[in-house]
Amino acid sequence: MSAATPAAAASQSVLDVTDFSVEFRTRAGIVRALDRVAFSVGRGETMALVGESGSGKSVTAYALLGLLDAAGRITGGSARLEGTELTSASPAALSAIRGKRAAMIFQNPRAALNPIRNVGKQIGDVLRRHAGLGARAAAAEAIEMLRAVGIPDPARRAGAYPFELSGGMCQRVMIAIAVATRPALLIADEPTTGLDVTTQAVVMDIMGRLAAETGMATILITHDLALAAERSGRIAVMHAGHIVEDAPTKTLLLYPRHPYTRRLLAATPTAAGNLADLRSIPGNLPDLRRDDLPPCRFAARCDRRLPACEAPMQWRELEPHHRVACWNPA
Ligand SMILES: Nc1ncnc2c1ncn2[C@@H]1O[C@H](COP(=O)(O)OP(=O)(O)OP(=O)(O)O)[C@@H](O)[C@H]1O
Repeated sequence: MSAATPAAAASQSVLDVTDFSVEFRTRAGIVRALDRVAFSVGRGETMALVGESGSGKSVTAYALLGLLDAAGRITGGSARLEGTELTSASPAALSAIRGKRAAMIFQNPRAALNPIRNVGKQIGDVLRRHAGLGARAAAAEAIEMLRAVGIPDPARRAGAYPFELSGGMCQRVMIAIAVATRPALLIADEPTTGLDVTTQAVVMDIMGRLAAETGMATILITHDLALAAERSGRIAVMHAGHIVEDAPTKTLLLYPRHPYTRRLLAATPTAAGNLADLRSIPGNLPDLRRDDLPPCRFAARCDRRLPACEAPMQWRELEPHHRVACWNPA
């Protein structure tokens, strides 16, 4: 795909990713997990990254923040966070960026929290390390953060351990830890999976409010198209390590152009649509260990395939901010 930075959000972008590629070395061969991924996220914008399981959503998040395991490496491209190049940053620089300018929340908050430290101290630790607060100020600010994420009686709850809190409360604590230093970028990887519907809405409301108040850019990684539709301003669709379409949410839902996006939407007709439940998209993701992966990794599943699809893929800007990687868009 071309190296061009997407036009969307380019003027005030917090994160610009271009031609970003990641591979894993495994005993069974090299997994080409991401291939020339490109997107931008602007100040205060929430971009949803959607796609089937295995499409590369989590690898994108981990690779951007320097959290790939030893088998993984970035093999090309650029990712600039407020102008700072992440792909060439040292481990120490990335660790500092993770605490302060970029944060991530995960699906299982209880597992991500330290089980033997109370939650107030865990928020305080971040503030002491990355915002330079003293112990007393950090403790007071931790209580304010718990209040900001809607935890009742925050002064008392600051002394609670994760096992004493519900899953929804633990996710709020994770959000408090993530946003304590007012990061420019929040990556939320399936943040509401496993929570009941009411708690999901509360957690998403909190993230939306914090983004609006602080101008934080958010990448929402989700299987849940309904959640993406409701909570994002823009959706990027991933398939087998490629972003295949990227458009403002309404445009993508009303006028999907990539054959894969259309299949995804057609296969999730209800408001409760969830990509994890999809059974009706024919074919599987290609084996990413193959040496001869085709330029379009969807071609084998695509009913609009043309001989032209054998050519290297190019981004097409269909209209401002609506891009598709397809030689024969619908
Ligand atoms: N440590 C690893 N070693 C080898 N391959 C890996 C590793 N981690 C991820 N992959 C591969 O990278 C690809 C993308 O995986 P990723 O977890 O990003 O998908 P995903 O879209 O986030 O899926 P899910 O929604 O299930 O989390 C998959 O083919 C996966 O098998």
